[in-house]
Amino acid sequence: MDIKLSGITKEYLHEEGTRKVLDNLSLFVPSGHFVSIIGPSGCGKTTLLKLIGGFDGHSKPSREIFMIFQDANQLFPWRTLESNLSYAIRKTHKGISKAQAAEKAKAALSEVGLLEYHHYYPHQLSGGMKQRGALARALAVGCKVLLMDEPFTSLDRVNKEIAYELLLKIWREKKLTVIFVTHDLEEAERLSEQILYFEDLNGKISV
Ligand SMILES: Nc1ncnc2c1ncn2[C@@H]1O[C@H](COP(=O)(O)OP(=O)(O)OP(=O)(O)O)[C@@H](O)[C@H]1O
Repeated sequence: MDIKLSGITKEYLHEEGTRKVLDNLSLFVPSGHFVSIIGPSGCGKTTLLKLIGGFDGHSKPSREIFMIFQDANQLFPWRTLESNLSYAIRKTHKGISKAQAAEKAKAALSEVGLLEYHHYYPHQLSGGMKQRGALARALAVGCKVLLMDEPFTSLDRVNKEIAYELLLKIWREKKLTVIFVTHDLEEAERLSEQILYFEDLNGKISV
């Protein structure tokens, strides 16, 4: 699924007036590409991802676009991993039986190496496991575009490397479109096919 934005402007209202965060921003990411967006803190990267994902209150979120946040606290705390995924699957696949949803949930957990933890609640998971749980949830509902907002910042080096390998494997296998926001140039170089600098997007067509 291509992502195309053209001439987007977004302002926030503050006490001291409005602040233009996205200023005639254009972006084109072809289907199946892995692109990183780099930019200084506060420049508007999260605002951009939320807008693409439909989390800004202006457009409707699509089940094909999934956003993974830095803390990955995106699972219901009162449900186990498997129940979180089954619930998401049943919401997006009307008419699917409980047993079929459970099967699909297990398959997605297996893809991210969490099958043996299917009965864990979110608070029993490490940061890296939560990230993988969020990824499994995206896969379970058939997501086509992953929007990742500094997802690995809080992981240590070893867990980062595990997360990189897994993300790249899933990106290739599922032919996902990935837009990955980071502060870390090394990380962007390690993962993506193309690096975009946020300041270059405001006012120009990229990719
Ligand atoms: N809901 C909001 N209301 C008002 N201002 C906001 C809102 N969300 C973000 N902003 C402002 O918009 C600017 C961009 O914020 P955003 O979170 O998109 O930046 P960012 O590039 O993702 O930063 P970081 O790298 O630190 O996460 C900031 O100045 C922030 O204060």
